[in-house]
Amino acid sequence: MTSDLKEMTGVPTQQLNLGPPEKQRIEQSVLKLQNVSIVFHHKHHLPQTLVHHLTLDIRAGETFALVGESGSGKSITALSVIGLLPPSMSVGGERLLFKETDLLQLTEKEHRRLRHKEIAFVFQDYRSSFTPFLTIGKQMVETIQTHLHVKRKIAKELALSALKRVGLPAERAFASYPFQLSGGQLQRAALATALMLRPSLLIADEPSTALDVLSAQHVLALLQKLKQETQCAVLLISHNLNDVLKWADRIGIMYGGMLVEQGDKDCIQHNPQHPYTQLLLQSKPSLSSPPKRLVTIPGEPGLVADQGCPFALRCPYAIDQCHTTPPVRTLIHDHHEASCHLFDVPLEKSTKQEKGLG
Ligand SMILES: Nc1ncnc2c1ncn2[C@@H]1O[C@H](COP(=O)(O)OP(=O)(O)OP(=O)(O)O)[C@@H](O)[C@H]1O
Repeated sequence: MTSDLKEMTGVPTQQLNLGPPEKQRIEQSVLKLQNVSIVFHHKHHLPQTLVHHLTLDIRAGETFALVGESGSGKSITALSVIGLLPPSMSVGGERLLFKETDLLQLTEKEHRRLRHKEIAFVFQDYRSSFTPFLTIGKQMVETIQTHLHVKRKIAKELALSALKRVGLPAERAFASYPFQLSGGQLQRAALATALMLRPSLLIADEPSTALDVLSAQHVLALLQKLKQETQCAVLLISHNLNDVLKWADRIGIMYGGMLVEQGDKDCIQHNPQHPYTQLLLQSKPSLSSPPKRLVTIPGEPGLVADQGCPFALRCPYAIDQCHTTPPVRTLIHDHHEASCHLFDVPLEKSTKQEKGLG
């Protein structure tokens, strides 16, 4: 994309301010959350903390997936990063850093400047990515011209090139109204729009959930390809552990507003530590032979304890402490940590193994 832009505009990439060159981007921390909490301010009740002390770090070129059941706080975490939380919610904590910028200190106007250009996003509801009564092309050109000082002709070239890159018939998609494209095509156009300005961070909130299985896999594969080309960081939000295991580099598991475990994909898949992660993996269908019995997670989905560990009411291994005191983060080894009281209990190794905890 960078070279396309340079060719089209004749302006050196640095002057278009499209971010640092590829090599510098790798291994750079792009998004860092440290003890970030999100609070909902009820009109007539006490404030309610929806996300508790979230700490994570996403680097350039990697896909970090947040996975958890409905209501666990994935989407509002994403909205806090792009500054689009509803007015009834507030975000606070030690740090919410996008590269060197502290997002907690930004005004709405400063946030708006970052959105699309530096932090792009695609949502589950692909129809809401575009205004229904304007053509895709017009909307893409407007977005480009809001952030880059280029003429319409050049903006159009850039939009067409982005549409081509996601495998769409560029001229036709450019001239189409959103309702004239299929769901899969529209989500591709949304990805093209999100990535055409080479953002450093892409937030993809359930980008494939509303699509049929085949289109969903195409969109996720495309997301992977575009990430590799642009070396942007991706925050992928999903409730589908299968997708996450296939496409993510690192995974964070959320339950009841708390990040209960995070680590490299292999650690999460082969050495899960938190009982919720273990149950999630055991409840995942697989094509193994002979077929394994699926495990169901006890209790009602969305049942969150008011105090202590949010998973305590559904956890088969809960001890007294789990019902009274929030667990603290425990480092298991490099890049792998979990929050669970069972790590502090001096159980016999054999008992821990029996419980699948060691
Ligand atoms: N606009 C809102 N007003 C009040 N509460 C909200 C609002 N949006 C979300 N919540 C609450 O915040 C919590 C986290 O919701 P969030 O949408 O982030 O969950 P999620 O993990 O993304 O789930 P889903 O996959 O269903 O979107 C839930 O308890 C939800 O009810």
